Parts: sequence; C-alpha cells; structure tokens
Amino acid sequence: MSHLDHTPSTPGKFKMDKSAYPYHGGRLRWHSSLAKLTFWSFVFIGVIFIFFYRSPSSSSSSSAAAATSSSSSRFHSDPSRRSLRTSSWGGPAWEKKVRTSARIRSRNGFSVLVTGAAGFVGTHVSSALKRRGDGVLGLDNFNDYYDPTLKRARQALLERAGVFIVEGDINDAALLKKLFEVVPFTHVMHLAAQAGVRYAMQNPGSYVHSNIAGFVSLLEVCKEATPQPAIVWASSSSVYGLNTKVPFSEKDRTDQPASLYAATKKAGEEIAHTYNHIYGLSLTGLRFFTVYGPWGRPDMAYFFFTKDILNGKSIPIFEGENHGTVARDFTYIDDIVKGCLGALDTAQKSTGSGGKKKGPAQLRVFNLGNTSPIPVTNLVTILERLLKVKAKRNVMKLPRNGDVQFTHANISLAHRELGYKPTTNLQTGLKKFVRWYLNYYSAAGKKADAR
Ligand SMILES: O=C(O)[C@H]1O[C@H](OP(=O)(O)OP(=O)(O)OC[C@H]2O[C@@H](n3ccc(=O)[nH]c3=O)[C@H](O)[C@@H]2O)[C@H](O)[C@@H](O)[C@H]1O
Repeated sequence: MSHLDHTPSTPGKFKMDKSAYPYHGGRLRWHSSLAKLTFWSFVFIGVIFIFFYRSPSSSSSSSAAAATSSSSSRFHSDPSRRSLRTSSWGGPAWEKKVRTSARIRSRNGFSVLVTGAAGFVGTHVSSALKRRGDGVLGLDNFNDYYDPTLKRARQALLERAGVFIVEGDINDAALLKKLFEVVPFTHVMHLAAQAGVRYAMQNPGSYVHSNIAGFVSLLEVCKEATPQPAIVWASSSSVYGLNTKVPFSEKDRTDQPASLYAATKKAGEEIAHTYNHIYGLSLTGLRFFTVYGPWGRPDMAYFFFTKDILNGKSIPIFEGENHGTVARDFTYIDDIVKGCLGALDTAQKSTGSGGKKKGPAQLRVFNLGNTSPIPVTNLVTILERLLKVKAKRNVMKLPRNGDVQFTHANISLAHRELGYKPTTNLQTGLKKFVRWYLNYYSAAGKKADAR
C-alpha cells in the first residue's frame, strides 16, 4: 500500500492524528500565536511602508505617468545628502513657464537645457545665452553641498533675466523625459555635478550619484529624444591627475586620477565616448581649469581665503615636497563662458533619433584654461592687496587628499576650434571677484540686520 492510500475519499472526514492537538489548551495557544504573528506582520509592513514613503529615493520608483501632473524629485543613491528636497513639477502653469523660458528669441538661436543652472558656471552661462536670444531652461537640485542661499540668489538673478530653473535632479528620468516632451531642446549644457576635489573623501557616494549615475540618466533621455540634442558638458582639468608633463594637452594620458572627483570626470569622458559610438549623440567635454569669479563657489580656496582673511582667521596654504610650489591655472569665469558658448556654437547635430544611431557623430574634448599657472601664495598676496588686510598664513604640506601640485593648460586646440582666447589675468579677475564679494555679503548682512 502506498502512502497515497491514507488520503480519505472525503477530505472533510479526514481524521486528524490526535498528537497534533494533544489538548484543548494547545489550540488556544496556536490561535494566540497566529494573532501575534498577524499583529507583528502588520507592524513590520507598516514600518517598511513608512520608511519607503518618507525616503527620497522611494519617489524614484513612482511611474512616469505621475510626471504628467505632479511628482517629486527622485534620488537613487545618495542617502548622505541632506537637502535633496521633494519638489513638485508638472501641470499647465508649470509647462507654460518651461516653454516660455526655453523660447528662442533670435534668428538661428538654440533652445538649451542647462543643468546645474543655479551653480556658479551654470548661472553665468545661462544668463549669457539668454542675453543673446537663445531659449534657456535651467535644472538644478539645489543641494546643500555649499550654502543654498547663494544658489537661491543666483536663481533670483536668472529669474529676473527670464530664465526659469526647474527644481529637480538629473537622476529623475521621468522629469527629464517630461522636459524633452515639452521642449525639443537643440542643445544641452550639462554643468550639474558634484564638484570639489577634497570633499570626495568625505562623501564619495555623491560623486557617483551626480557625476556618473546622473550623467548616464541624462544621456539615456537625450539618446531617446527626437531630435537628439547636441551635448556640451563639464569635464575637469583634474583628469590629468599625476601627470608631470606640462602644459597639459588633450593628447596626454588621463589614466592616473588623483581623486575620486577626477576619476568620475574621467569616467564621464569614457561614458561620452560610448553614447557617441552607440547612439550618435554629439558630445563635447570641456576640461575646466580652476574657474573663479563673482558668484563663485564658497568651497574654493580663493573664496574661503577671502572670507577668512577678512575675519582674521588663519588660512592653510599648501606646499609641495621640499617647499615645492603649488600652482593653478586659475581661469576667469567670463573666459570660461566664452569657451562654453564657442563649444555650443560649433557643436554639430547628433545623428541619431529615438535611440537609433543614423551615422557617426561629433565627439570632442577641450582644455579651457588660462595658460598661466600662478602659485597659490601669489593668489594670497593679490587678495591681501585687494582686501587691504594681511593674511595669517599657515603654510603646510599638501595633504594626500586628491590635490595635485600643478595645473597648466595647453589651449591651442580650443583656440583653433572654438576661437577660445582667455583675456583676464588673475589680478583683474580677483578684483572683480572681491568687488562682488564685498557687495554681496554687505547687502546680505544688511538684510539680516533688518530682520
Ligand atoms: O580644475 C578643476 O577641474 C578643479 O578646480 C577646482 O579645484 P582646485 O584647483 O583644487 O581648486 P581649489 O580647491 O580652489 O584650490 C586651489 C588651490 O588652492 C590650494 N589650496 C586649497 C585649499 C586650501 O585649504 N589650501 C590651499 O592651499 C589647492 O592646493 C589648489 O592649489 C575645483 O574646486 C574643482 O571642482 C575642479 O573644477
């Protein structure tokens, strides 16, 4: 007899082995355990639900359909960031603002999506494009890597110039798709990034999130667009890494990055190659060399040196081995803006559409520097003169945190192809910066006093 023969012909009459329920109390205990299990399951599911509901990255999983009305920013991989706020977008009024901002107002003008528009370079480039009649739409996540008040002030500046900045992250594919649905952008000026060389040791994830994942997310949407836009984007002088041959030329090796920041920018250049090769996207990378000027970034040395000199605080000045000079090819913002516009103007159209390549497309990379490296100690001397305050110099060895000792750009390629020709020396550029700094912070101080 096989064990199947134990199955009764009428299941309802199946007689349970007594041992399963040895006594009545056992049944009660079983019921109470079941109740407890159910209760704790609900608690567990509730906690999970609350966690996902409140977590910023959860919104990333909501469907693209939500994008048509209102949705939230979607952030995938950067839990350490503090102010990646949820913001709403979509709806007729919002779309109207987007369209108006991106409307071309000159013959043969472009419609440009500027990512990182509330950033230092983004603000200057957006306002220059708008001034010459191009349509400009900004995109920025207003993160708190540095004081967001400054970003809001830049936003107000652009708003007065007619540039609307959409608040959102480049990792939000649904938002990007929506923007391309509303406006057939001819160009993307991609400046959104996690900047700063030394911060990479504190928050490596933010570099991967913005400079790699964010870039891929943007390219994915660009490649699907019809027409595909031409893309100009910010690489960095830091890709030259540990190279000692100067001046740095685009032909030099870039496989020895000294920081994670540099590595993510180098990765961006390789990613650009891939999207150009597979999808026919026209891509131009610009290697910026230590850009400075009014409305600059407070995390950069020239900016916080100014603040600390004025506050009587000592400033750390790095030097190399054996008191070796640390120098940068400091490049003034107006020169960089001209380089960016030159790159947009000479960018050829992408050749693909709707995710399909139709032919080979342009792929370029250019140095945008000043061709005149200045020791950091000289920068401090210029600031002392302009501020009329002696700095408290604290000279120390260059820490091993990603900094390189020297940068120097060879710009002959950018000169030939983009007509790039920097004209501002450090003395002149810092003078303009200091004037802006004193005005901006005295006005901000007055506002705070008035409150
Ligand atoms: O070209 C780039 O691609 C990068 O440029 C910029 O990086 P850097 O050239 O390192 O600028 P920045 O920090 O202002 O330090 C300037 C000088 O001051 C020295 N320095 C710095 C800090 C300090 O405390 N003391 C000091 O001597 C320091 O050793 C250095 O020699 C951008 O931040 C970066 O986002 C990227 O765009």
